[in-house]
Amino acid sequence: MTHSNKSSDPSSPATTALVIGAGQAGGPLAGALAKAGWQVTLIEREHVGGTCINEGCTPTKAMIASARAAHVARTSGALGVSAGPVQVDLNGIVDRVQGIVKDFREGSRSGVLKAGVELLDGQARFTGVRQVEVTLNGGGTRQLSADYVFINAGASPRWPELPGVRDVGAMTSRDILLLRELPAHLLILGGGYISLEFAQLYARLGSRVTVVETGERLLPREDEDVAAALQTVLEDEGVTFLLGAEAIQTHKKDGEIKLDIRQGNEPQTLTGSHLLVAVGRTPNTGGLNVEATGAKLGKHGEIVVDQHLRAAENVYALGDIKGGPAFTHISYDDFRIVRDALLHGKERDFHERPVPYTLFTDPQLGRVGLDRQGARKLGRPTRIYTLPMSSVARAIETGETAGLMRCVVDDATDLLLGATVLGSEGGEVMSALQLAMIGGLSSADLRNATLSHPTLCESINNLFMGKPETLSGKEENG
Ligand SMILES: Cc1cc2nc3c(=O)[nH]c(=O)nc-3n(C[C@H](O)[C@H](O)[C@H](O)COP(=O)(O)OP(=O)(O)OC[C@H]3O[C@@H](n4cnc5c(N)ncnc54)[C@H](O)[C@@H]3O)c2cc1C
Ligand SMILES: NC(=O)c1ccc[n+]([C@@H]2O[C@H](COP(=O)([O-])OP(=O)(O)OC[C@H]3O[C@@H](n4cnc5c(N)ncnc54)[C@H](O)[C@@H]3O)[C@@H](O)[C@H]2O)c1
Repeated sequence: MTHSNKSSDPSSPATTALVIGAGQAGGPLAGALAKAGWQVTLIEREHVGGTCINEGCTPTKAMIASARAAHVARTSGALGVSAGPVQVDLNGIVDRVQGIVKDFREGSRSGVLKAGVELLDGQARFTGVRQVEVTLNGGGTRQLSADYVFINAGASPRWPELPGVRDVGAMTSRDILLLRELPAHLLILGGGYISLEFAQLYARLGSRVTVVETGERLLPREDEDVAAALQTVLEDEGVTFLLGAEAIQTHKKDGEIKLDIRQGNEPQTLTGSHLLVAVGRTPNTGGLNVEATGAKLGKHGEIVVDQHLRAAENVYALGDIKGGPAFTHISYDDFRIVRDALLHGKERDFHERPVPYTLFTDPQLGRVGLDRQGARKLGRPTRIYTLPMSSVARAIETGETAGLMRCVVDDATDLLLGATVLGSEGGEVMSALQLAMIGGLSSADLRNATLSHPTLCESINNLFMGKPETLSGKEENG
């Protein structure tokens, strides 16, 4: 199904569109449609730019840079440089981070306005098929309807069902970014992406950190040795992990947070100064009433879409609100899919795209495609190449030898099926391998490529020079 832009015919009125949520898809899509002559209204209840810019990727990665500076100063003795006692100014860090957020936010806002989009500051709710009521932040309501509606309303931190959690002043990933006192002891519920980035960050800034995770191991989607290696690094930096642990209740006593947990059959009470909840995120469909426009919700509250991101006739859902991998580049690619279908008549099935991601711990964990556990389920002969970072010349030179590079190769075609890089700049090295996948390079091409010395990527040569582990493709059955 393709669509034409009615506005290309000057005698017909412009196609109208409502975009709900100015996240990583909504803002760019509103701008692209407006530039193509559509009449576009973008409704945003808080800040243009959404989670990524305001309370996600941008502030966390800016803050991680400060934590790394503290770590490098503290550990520089190993490189023969003494930096003296490290002082952390959390106020200064938060001010710098929020300054970057403000610049990005203002840039995003002026971008959509310059594109000719009507921007409404308010909260949208469906009242009928492609009909929306907007409760304006400045007071009053507006009733709107359009030829097309695009929903990019994102997700919010999920609160665990833990008695007392709201009363003890627990923080979400939003709140902790504005904290101006360094926690003496930060308790974190959940051991996923958000938890691990904040755990290392605060340990490096000087807090004691304890992570309580229900799973028996960290990062179950990752290869076991990779998750274990990362856990060891974080433990060496002072983070305590309580795995297979269930939080029972929490309360405050003498100004401190008491968290009762059970690990195995062992009950214990943790005492902390602050509690961060990082147990996943929930799609923002709660008050949206999407059923009124003919869309359906899945069992986690996500909007159900077809392979082209359509939720109902001329209604699309993009980004985190549709469930699945929740990353900025995925939401942005959803924008490309919808733009190309509507403006250029080119349809693409979103299930077919790769889903790369990077966990911004130090070392970073960059991942794309199959890892070893994925290869075991593939049912095809594969070769798995692994190179410890302790064998990477550049990593030895900089003193960052934790982790490994891993690549899964299809035995029949010699093409790359996936890459895992836990190491210094792991996201960058993984991206180099992903580009090789996109370009259809074989492991022989990469083994023999002339790469600049001594870069981390040069060791891609060495990765494919080692003896691979071979999988017959029958592992899961036998
Ligand atoms: C702490 C943290 C760190 C992260 N780090 C990374 C990272 O390093 N890399 C990465 O790729 N991803 C990261 N993510 C995930 C990433 O931020 C999201 O996947 C990304 O922002 C995509 O969001 P989105 O476009 O779906 O919607 P969002 O960016 O969440 O935008 C949705 C917008 O809709 C608005 N809205 C909601 N409901 C309504 C309504 N009814 N009416 C009007 N407006 C509404 C909201 O105010 C919001 O602005 C991180 C997330 C968090 C929380
Ligand atoms: N670098 C990045 O790309 C990045 C960084 C941060 C967040 N994100 C995105 O944000 C999403 C949400 O992150 P998240 O860390 O909140 O979720 P997550 O799904 O990654 O991890 C949540 C963890 O909490 C555990 N858990 C659930 N309930 C619990 C409970 N009651 N007690 C203890 N543990 C519990 C789960 O087992 C899981 O390990 C991620 O999935 C990711 O898509 C990405």
